[in-house]
Amino acid sequence: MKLVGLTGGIGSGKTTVAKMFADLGVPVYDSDKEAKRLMRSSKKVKKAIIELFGEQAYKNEKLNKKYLSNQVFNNGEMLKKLNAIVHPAVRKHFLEWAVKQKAPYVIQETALIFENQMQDFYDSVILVIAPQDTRLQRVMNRDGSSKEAIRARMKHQRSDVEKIALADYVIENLEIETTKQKVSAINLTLLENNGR
Ligand SMILES: CC(C)(COP(=O)(O)OP(=O)(O)OC[C@H]1O[C@@H](n2cnc3c(N)ncnc32)[C@H](O)[C@@H]1O)[C@@H](O)C(=O)NCCC(=O)NCCS
Ligand SMILES: Nc1ncnc2c1ncn2[C@@H]1O[C@H](COP(=O)(O)OP(=O)(O)OP(=O)(O)O)[C@@H](O)[C@H]1O
Repeated sequence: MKLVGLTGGIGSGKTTVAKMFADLGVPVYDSDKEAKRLMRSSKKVKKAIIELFGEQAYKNEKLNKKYLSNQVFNNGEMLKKLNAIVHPAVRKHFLEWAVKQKAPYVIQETALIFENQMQDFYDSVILVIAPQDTRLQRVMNRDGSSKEAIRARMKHQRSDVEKIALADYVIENLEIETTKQKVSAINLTLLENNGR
């Protein structure tokens, strides 16, 4: 089973691109979603989060996303600590999931690959990029976040220039149709080259 990472900064269009691969039959693992599920359902993860952030980290049994976002995206040390709880649990679950898939390769969609120096964990890494202003606008339109809140997250992500140098494939996600064509071409190459 070959492992392909799909990454990109906030609002670049990772989920949009991931869906295009899924439509072509590629199994896709959504790390943001699975991380939140584990933060709610894994006793070990939940206990560590409560020890670090207090009971307010959960509200009516649900993850208190607003509270946690305020705690971590303006405090690099706390973000590091949260990452150190969540990322190993997600990686373990991803590998358990990956071995069960019946496909030549699987995709892990995740915002943080180069930031965590995890690129060698994958057979190849696809990077989705778009100009910073476009990304800001997309996220503001999508969920009404403020510019400041989005910028606070961007500060914890590496720049596109740095990531382009490390990626195997780069998709500039501007026109949806062009992005779809790039996804089809990359899928064919990955199938022909055994995930590389
Ligand atoms: C703080 C939390 C609860 C906020 O949840 P929320 O629904 O608002 O955001 P969500 O998780 O869907 O992430 C949306 C985007 O924010 C950015 N982002 C999320 N986590 C991080 C992080 N640790 N570092 C930098 N950017 C991040 C990414 O661009 C991501 O795609 C959540 O982001 C979280 O628990 N993050 C830490 C764990 C993590 O890294 N999860 C994501 C990948 S495993
Ligand atoms: N090429 C595009 N043209 C116009 N809108 C787009 C394009 N690609 C994505 N979008 C829209 O921009 C928003 C952000 O895209 P998406 O959710 O796929 O990004 P993401 O990288 O997964 O974001 P996040 O880091 O917040 O998880 C969505 O509302 C999506 O529909």
